[in-house]
Amino acid sequence: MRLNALKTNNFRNFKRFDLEPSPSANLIGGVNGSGKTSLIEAIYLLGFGRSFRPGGYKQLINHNESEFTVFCEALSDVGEVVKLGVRRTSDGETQLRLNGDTVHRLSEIARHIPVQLFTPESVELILSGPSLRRQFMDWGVFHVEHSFYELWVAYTKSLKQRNHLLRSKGDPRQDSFWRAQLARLGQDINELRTRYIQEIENFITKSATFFLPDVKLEVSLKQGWEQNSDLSEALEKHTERDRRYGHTSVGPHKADLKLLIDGIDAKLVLSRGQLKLLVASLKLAQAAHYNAKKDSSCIFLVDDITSELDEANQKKFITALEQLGCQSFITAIDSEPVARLFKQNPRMFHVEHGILKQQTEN
Ligand SMILES: Nc1ncnc2c1ncn2[C@@H]1O[C@H](COP(=O)(O)OP(=O)(O)OP(=O)(O)O)[C@@H](O)[C@H]1O
Repeated sequence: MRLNALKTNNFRNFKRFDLEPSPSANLIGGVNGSGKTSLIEAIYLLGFGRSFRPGGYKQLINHNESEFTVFCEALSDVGEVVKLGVRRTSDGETQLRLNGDTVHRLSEIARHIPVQLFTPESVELILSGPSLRRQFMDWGVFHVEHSFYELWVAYTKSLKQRNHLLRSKGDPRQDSFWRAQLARLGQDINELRTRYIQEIENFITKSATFFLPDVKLEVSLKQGWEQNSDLSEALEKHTERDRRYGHTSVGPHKADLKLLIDGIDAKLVLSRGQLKLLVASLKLAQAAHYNAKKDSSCIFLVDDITSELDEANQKKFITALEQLGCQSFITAIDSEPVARLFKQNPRMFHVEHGILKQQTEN
């Protein structure tokens, strides 16, 4: 998937911009606070339905305005054109458009725009708790297994219902109904995740070896309840405790992706720089698996590449992106030295006080 056109109105510090990106690499330069991150944030919004920065969607609306729009035209790898639009107002109204029709779920938009993001904060994927690693894993499952989203929505609804019942000390017969729902849906979610991790494992080890040749990484799924046991048994076993604490303590909502080096958690072994390289390799591996599985490519957003990687690793990262054939949007304060790392000249843009200009191609 590649973006042919990206337009925004009143998004962050941009009054409007109208970008005609290259189908391969796009480099966005500009000083601090000019709007580089905001530009890739608009693309991320289409792929995830939300921002990767804190503060809800209202922060995305230009301070002097009451709504923003983001529109893109994308071309799939088989030549199909998809037109997508998101409009959000300060009154809480959301409008989503897909090929001229109104749609109601962000997932209907997101499904078309597979986006990978690498920013200075991406290292949190390894350092913070399991929820970011679940999100990482589920991005892949969502994009390759179409049944995943419905399962996840149904599971989350049942989980809410059961937790409400546990907190209100409701009827135990109702509890066994919700446990059965959770067991059925949770087991299916776990199967999809297990298959995904088995498939992506080789991609991850290959990619990690490229960036960290001395490191032997092991990847595995911690399912969220005792390994080798049935979820319905685990839910039953923990019912007393769940009643006491008023929430469900086992299930796929507690899963984690384990990243071990010689049996030890990667975050305890690697330096900060090496952790960044590990994150880069995880994201590239996910993109490589997506490419292989879908016969299509995802879009890479990279914020502040020079602050994240040294020059040798910037070169490696860019080479990997070029080999994958991903369309990329890469920001850097000084973009000229980064441009020289590409085999094929990237399209160059410059942002100044929320005004975007394409630089002439040579
Ligand atoms: N809703 C908004 N309306 C207007 N301006 C905003 C809004 N939200 C953020 N800004 C401003 O937009 C500017 C651009 O921010 P952005 O993070 O995109 O810059 P950047 O070029 O990535 O900077 P850096 O290199 O420092 O990361 C900042 O000055 C920020 O204060």
